[in-house]
Amino acid sequence: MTLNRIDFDTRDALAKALAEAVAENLRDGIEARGRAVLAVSGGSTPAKFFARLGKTKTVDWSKVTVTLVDERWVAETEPRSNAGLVNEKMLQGPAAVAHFLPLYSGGEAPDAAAIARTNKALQEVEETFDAVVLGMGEDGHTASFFPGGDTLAAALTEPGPAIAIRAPGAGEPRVTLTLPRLLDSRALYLHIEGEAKAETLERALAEGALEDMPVRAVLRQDRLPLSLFWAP
Ligand SMILES: O=C1O[C@H](COP(=O)(O)O)[C@@H](O)[C@H](O)[C@H]1O
Repeated sequence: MTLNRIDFDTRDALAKALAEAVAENLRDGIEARGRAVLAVSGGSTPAKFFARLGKTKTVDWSKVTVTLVDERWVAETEPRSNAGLVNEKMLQGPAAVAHFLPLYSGGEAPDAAAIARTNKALQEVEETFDAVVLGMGEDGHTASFFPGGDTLAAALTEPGPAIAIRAPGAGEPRVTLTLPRLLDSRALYLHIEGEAKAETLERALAEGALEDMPVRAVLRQDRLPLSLFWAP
């Protein structure tokens, strides 16, 4: 796998550079195909990046669809909703006219019917993504590929596009795009911040079982280059 690591002095500098890189991916997609599709992570890390990207005036946001790489199975109004974060931080100002495609499709749990609804909605974006931005937890999960996930093997191999997953460290039941779906992208980023995650990354880059640190599935793939953005 080709890993391009860029270290920044500050989280603000990282957010600016990552927003510029993704905006360029979106402009390229719009120029080539008339529209662009972006899949982003949730959690706490991307807030500054989202705010920067959403303020970008050089993207025709009316031609952009934004979706998530994974979601906690909670309504968008809940504080832990990844969709809520995207809407609050990114889809404001110039980006407010972008189309947002959620993964949460309602109901108590991501049962077969709910995942079927999500997958039906995702048919709207069957093309190659223009950019995918992944995060990583200190336990070595990325998207919702958690250690001990009950459907981890399927999530890393099946076409999906979406699959339910439950894991001890995940909190709520989750829905995640599968690895094959996420790697069907023109650009792939891993955005991590802080010394603890830098140490997690070092462990993930060393030898070891993929199931122990599922981010290894991204670090070991050879389908497309991975751009790693890190700041302390
Ligand atoms: O639960 C999640 O965690 C990861 C990492 O989140 P962070 O809060 O440590 O930044 C995130 O990438 C994923 O999208 C999210 O659902």
